[in-house]
Amino acid sequence: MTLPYSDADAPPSEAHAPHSDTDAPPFDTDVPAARLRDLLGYLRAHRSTIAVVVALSVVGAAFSLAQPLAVNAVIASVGAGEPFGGTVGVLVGLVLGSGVLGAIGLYLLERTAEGVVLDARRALVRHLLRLPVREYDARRTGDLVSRVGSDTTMVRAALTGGLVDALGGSLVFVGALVAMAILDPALLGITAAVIAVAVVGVVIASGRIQALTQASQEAVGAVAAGVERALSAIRTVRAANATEREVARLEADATDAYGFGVRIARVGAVLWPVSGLAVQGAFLGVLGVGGYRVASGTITVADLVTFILFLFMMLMPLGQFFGAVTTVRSALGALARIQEILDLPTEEDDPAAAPRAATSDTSASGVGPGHGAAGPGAAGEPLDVPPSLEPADALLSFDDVTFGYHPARPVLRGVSLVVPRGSTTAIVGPSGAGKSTLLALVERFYEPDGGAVRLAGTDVRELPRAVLRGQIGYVEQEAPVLAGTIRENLLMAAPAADEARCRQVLASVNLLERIDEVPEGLDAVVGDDGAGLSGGERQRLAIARALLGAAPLLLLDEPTASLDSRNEQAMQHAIRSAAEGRTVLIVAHRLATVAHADQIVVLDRGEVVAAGTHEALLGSSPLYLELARHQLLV
Ligand SMILES: Nc1ncnc2c1ncn2[C@@H]1O[C@H](COP(=O)(O)OP(=O)(O)OP(=O)(O)O)[C@@H](O)[C@H]1O
Repeated sequence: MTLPYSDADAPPSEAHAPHSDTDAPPFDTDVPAARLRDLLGYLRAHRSTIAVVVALSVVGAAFSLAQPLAVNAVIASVGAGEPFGGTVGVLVGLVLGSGVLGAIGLYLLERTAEGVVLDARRALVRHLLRLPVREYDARRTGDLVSRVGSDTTMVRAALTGGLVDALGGSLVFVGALVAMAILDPALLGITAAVIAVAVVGVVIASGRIQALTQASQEAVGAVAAGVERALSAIRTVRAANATEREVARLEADATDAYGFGVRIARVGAVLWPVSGLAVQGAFLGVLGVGGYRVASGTITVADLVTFILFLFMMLMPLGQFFGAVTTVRSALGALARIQEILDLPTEEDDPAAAPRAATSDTSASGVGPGHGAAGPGAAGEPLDVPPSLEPADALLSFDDVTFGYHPARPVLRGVSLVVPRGSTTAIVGPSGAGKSTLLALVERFYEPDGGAVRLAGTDVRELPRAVLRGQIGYVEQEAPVLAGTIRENLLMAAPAADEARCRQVLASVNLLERIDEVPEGLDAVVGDDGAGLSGGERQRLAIARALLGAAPLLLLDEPTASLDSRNEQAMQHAIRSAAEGRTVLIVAHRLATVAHADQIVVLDRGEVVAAGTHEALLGSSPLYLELARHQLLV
């Protein structure tokens, strides 16, 4: 599937710059306004169906336009005392024909609208899951979710709400206009003057509707984000007796959305009589002046009736146009929020994070550009990297790495350490020292501000992310379990693993017995955030998942944080057996877990302050000794 718009025709920076004062939302949203051509981009993929719909409405329009002429002929025949049955038959055919064509057109239109929603959702979902990790840090999940749900449906309304109808209807409009001009130009003048005033009013007001809709959708996003926030921590909310306060916050957000909705309704309410008055005004004007002209013998009764029929025929597409202007403006308001996400660079095309050329500092190690471009490396495949200047046994190394989530606040300052191949290296240190951040840099969730992280001597920025991540098993601190079955959770990193292998890793983390207790076994369903599993079970499942991936490098972030002592021992055993033939970098608070590690690195406020074995550090590092004392290890 191609994206519904291409950068070539709408560069993000200029495509979404607010282009006029009326379009720039006067509300607290900094999302640039979307333009009609952004919306048309979504229609491009469906242009053949839309062409059919327009063609159907052209034929339908011809059928409609012919109806007053047939009526005129019937009246004339009746007046002249001639037979009129045939003409009535034609009239019935025209009415039925336009009905059938309308039904087919409506179905095709609705289908296309659903297709547009599907395209927008696909593009959004693909994009949302590929954003750089920093974007998720900065945005609220519920708001992102509401863009996939609510905003895409608003875009749908642009099509069904009259845009295509108005396109087809414009032919009826023009046809009726021509017929009216031929019948009586003076009467047409009255009609045109009244309608022109209404059109100007509607177009002006619709700009406000677009801005209000965008603000309203922002408010809906805030409600979704608030609900997500409260539900994801519902136990804490309940335990803190904070339910009422959370409800009040959400109600306030919902009231904001209501406020914008009411303001949209107010603008809409003003618009409605404007178009109604235009219709009535035009009708009364034509009736009055037309009646006078019939009385004075300037036109015939048949011509006046025909003119009025054409007038109504012209008013219908005009109503569609009024409707289309407002729904399209609303859709553009919602589209801006979709485009905002689609315009963000993904992790792959983020220029700051793109693989570097051979001119980078690693070129000294003889690493050529694109050497890892052989395609995504399956988990466990030996890493195809050329020889380097690293110590021969270094699988992973940090070379003078500096990094901060915010430029002003460095979290890591000149960290250098080497993780020898086949070893277990532990990182310990006070809370907030930057331990988890080190692991995040290995996974390339973030890029270092200075220095380099190297895998087998190659700067990780030179490896395609899929290749890099194929070499790593990662258990993050919170050990998330995805909603689904135990099996689905296990197979995430190794989709091809068989039942026997799954059971083997589950046994190695002491989880097999627990899973065999339920009749569904591996196919037992766990809820969002692993509801149905204890904290320790979740962590063991996450470790089993990483082990199943059989990657040569394991990154474990506090894997024993939620384990009781019996399971902790089982886990340590599991990790040690998993570590055989692998390299492990493990972050730990509990020193007992890692006292056996080949190397322990002590991190304090983003700096490596000591490294060595447990025994050596007890003698050489006051901070380590203090940590060990606190944990009653000495
Ligand atoms: N996504 C983030 N955005 C901004 N700041 C962050 C982010 N993650 C961590 N930090 C900050 O970076 C610093 C280091 O965090 P990190 O999680 O690496 O520490 P840690 O040593 O693993 O701590 P702990 O032992 O408590 O897990 C902390 O001050 C933290 O507030």
